Amino acid sequence: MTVPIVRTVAELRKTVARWHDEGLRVAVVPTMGALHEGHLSLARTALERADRVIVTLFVNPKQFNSQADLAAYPRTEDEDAAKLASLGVHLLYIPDGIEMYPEGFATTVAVNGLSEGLCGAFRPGHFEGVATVVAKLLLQTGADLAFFGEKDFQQLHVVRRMARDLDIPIEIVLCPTVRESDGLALSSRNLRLSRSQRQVAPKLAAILFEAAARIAGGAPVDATLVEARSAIAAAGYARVEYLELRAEEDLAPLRPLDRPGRMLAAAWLGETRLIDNVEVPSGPGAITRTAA
Ligand SMILES: Nc1ncnc2c1ncn2[C@@H]1O[C@H](COP(=O)(O)OP(=O)(O)OP(=O)(O)O)[C@@H](O)[C@H]1O
Ligand SMILES: CC(C)(CO)[C@@H](O)C(=O)[O-]
Ligand code: BAL
Repeated sequence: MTVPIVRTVAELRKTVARWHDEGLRVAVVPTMGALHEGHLSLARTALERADRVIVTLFVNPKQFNSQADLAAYPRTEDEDAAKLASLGVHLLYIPDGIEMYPEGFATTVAVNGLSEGLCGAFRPGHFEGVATVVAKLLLQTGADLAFFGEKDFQQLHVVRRMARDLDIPIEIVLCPTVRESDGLALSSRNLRLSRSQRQVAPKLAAILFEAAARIAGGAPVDATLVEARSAIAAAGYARVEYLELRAEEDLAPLRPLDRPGRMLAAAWLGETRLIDNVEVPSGPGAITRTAA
């Protein structure tokens, strides 16, 4: 089984126009490739919700604030295409750098407020790069639905706001984080972990789930965050960039927990930066999922 691949905006538009003429609902799943079960779960959900599913593969240079990170990003196009073909995805869109950013390209999409803080504070220009490329992908595909993972929670907020502000007529759909059996959130960057780092990695999720449960149960927020931060460092993470409690709905700082929250973290294991987040329910009877 194979999946058709288009590499130009013109070919992509022609295919989508034909589908729309036939009255079909079209979904897009933007990715940077090196596909794992997290990406595939987005594609499966898209296949349930739409008649035609496009997966995009583009390692977007504009969202990398480190050349080393960009150079090390895994590229596995043939394997990716085989995985998507076996799912029944209808089209792969794989533009090259010139197709996406032709000579003279001069536009940046910036989502103020939501792009600041959390990952935005440590990856300058990252969310401008994401907002710019996702705006282009949504407009190039003309899709009716777009699927994003909860693992990149701030990104999801940035994309949702951007689509709303630019009047792009598309529904942004949020999909839950897929985890390994030991709780580690799937990420292409997990491939860079050594064997011993891989053993330490799931402790981030375990500590987040435990702290979230304690806060949901009434423990003081700031003291619990301080303890959790120390626990992440003690578990073997070299550096905790941030660990914060924010409102689920708009990412505003949340004190007290008077509406549903999210605990979000980024931390380094050697040269690899991992992110994760978990929900923090509020109100009586709030129950938090566990990592297992
Ligand atoms: N574990 C996961 N569960 C659900 N969705 C995921 C997961 N990991 C990534 N995604 C989603 O897949 C889409 C493409 O993500 P991306 O290609 O950056 O993969 P990634 O594994 O997150 O890579 P990276 O290591 O760069 O963060 C995004 O919407 C992202 O949120
Ligand atoms: C949304 C995205 C494909 C834009 O390059 C990327 O940020 C990602 O893979 O999450
Ligand atoms: N998952 C977000 C892509 C990035 O880290 O650049």
